Amino acid sequence: MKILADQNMPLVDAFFAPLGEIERFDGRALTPEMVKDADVLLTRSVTQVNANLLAQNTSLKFVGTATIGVDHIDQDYLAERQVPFASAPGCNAVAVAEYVLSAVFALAQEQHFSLFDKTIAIVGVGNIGQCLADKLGAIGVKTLLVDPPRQARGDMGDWHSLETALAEADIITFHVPLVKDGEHCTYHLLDKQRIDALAEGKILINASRGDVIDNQALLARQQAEDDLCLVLDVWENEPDILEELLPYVELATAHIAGHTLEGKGRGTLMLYQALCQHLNIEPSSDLTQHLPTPSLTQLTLSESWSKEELGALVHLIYDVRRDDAILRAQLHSHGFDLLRKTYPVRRELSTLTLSGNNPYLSALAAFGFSI
Ligand SMILES: NC(=O)C1=CN([C@@H]2O[C@H](COP(=O)(O)OP(=O)(O)OC[C@H]3O[C@@H](n4cnc5c(N)ncnc54)[C@H](O)[C@@H]3O)[C@@H](O)[C@H]2O)C=CC1
Ligand SMILES: O=C(O)C(=O)[C@H](O)COP(=O)(O)O
Repeated sequence: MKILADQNMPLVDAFFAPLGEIERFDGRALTPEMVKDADVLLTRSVTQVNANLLAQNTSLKFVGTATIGVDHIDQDYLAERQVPFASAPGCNAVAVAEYVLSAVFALAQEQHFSLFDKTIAIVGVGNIGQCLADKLGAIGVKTLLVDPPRQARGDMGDWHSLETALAEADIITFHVPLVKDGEHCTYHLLDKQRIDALAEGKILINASRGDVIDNQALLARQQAEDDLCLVLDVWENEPDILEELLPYVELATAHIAGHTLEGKGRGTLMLYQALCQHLNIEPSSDLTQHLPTPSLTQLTLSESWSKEELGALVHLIYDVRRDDAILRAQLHSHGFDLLRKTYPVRRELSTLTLSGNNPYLSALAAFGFSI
């Protein structure tokens, strides 16, 4: 069985080698010719999987993307050809939620505010948005939840409209899928009209897809007023991003919010499990045995440790300012895609075990640390 796998997927050999012969490819350079004799195709988000790419292939038995987003996959076409398809829902939800937390704690430190006095609107309350809402709930930060599709389905929740959230929240973070049409279209969900109507000082975070926010309108607003605080992990037209916007962005990163070792590894594992199920094989591996020991594993909190010090604790494990600095220093020499390919090791909060006689420990466990 020939397994074609994106070169940026970790642990492919560890999981898939027993199932067939593996060949790796550059996700942006895959051609119909290269795919023509593949049995299994494993991609990440940068490869458009559609009729054009698969035109010469008659042997395909499985397609997987080791990502949460599926906007690069023509699922109708795969269904038409009866090619089984799997994605990795939730694989990097914790990673993206921790990216947002790292960002808001960094801004709190630099702008001298307490996160505990702020309201955070979460737009899109699926795997990522819910994970973030749970973590913020665990530490007592107020959230406003926006998810019209869930609201329409009758899901229980204290739902708010996007307009209310944009007006009332101090921080607005986007976690919607990219949907280009229909009732719940998210393409330019934050369009020029909404951007221009935002009150000064709002903190906007986008770690979903670049097209969810009109980048040109954002640039125009910042060039005129420079009064929004922006955290952008995703950009329109990646990898050729709107570089004029960079100086107006407080924290800028190269679409790496989901790139913890755990998040990327889970994506590969989920595809392996899906393929095993399709082949009716018992999966034989788990993730932890393949991950290195983190550099920091244990910490004792004294009784006097207070939640105002939580930002420093989060930044011990992951400080998004590291990735902002890398983007600004190396975008021109390396390019957006190489920054993503050579992304330094990042671990999740759960790799740090906290102990000590501190009354806040159980909240920290719900927040994501191990206890
Ligand atoms: N920056 C990064 O590294 C990463 C980005 N992503 C992006 O984040 C997106 C969200 O991921 P998940 O939470 O796993 O997806 P999900 O599918 O679990 O949740 C998305 C939620 O958004 C809601 N939604 C859809 N349209 C909406 C609208 N118009 N307004 C408000 N809510 C709406 C849905 O009802 C759903 O609850 C992915 O589709 C992907 O594009 C995902 C992982 C990593
Ligand atoms: O899961 C998703 O959706 C993402 O956006 C990934 O975290 C990033 O995907 P890649 O571009 O690394 O495939």
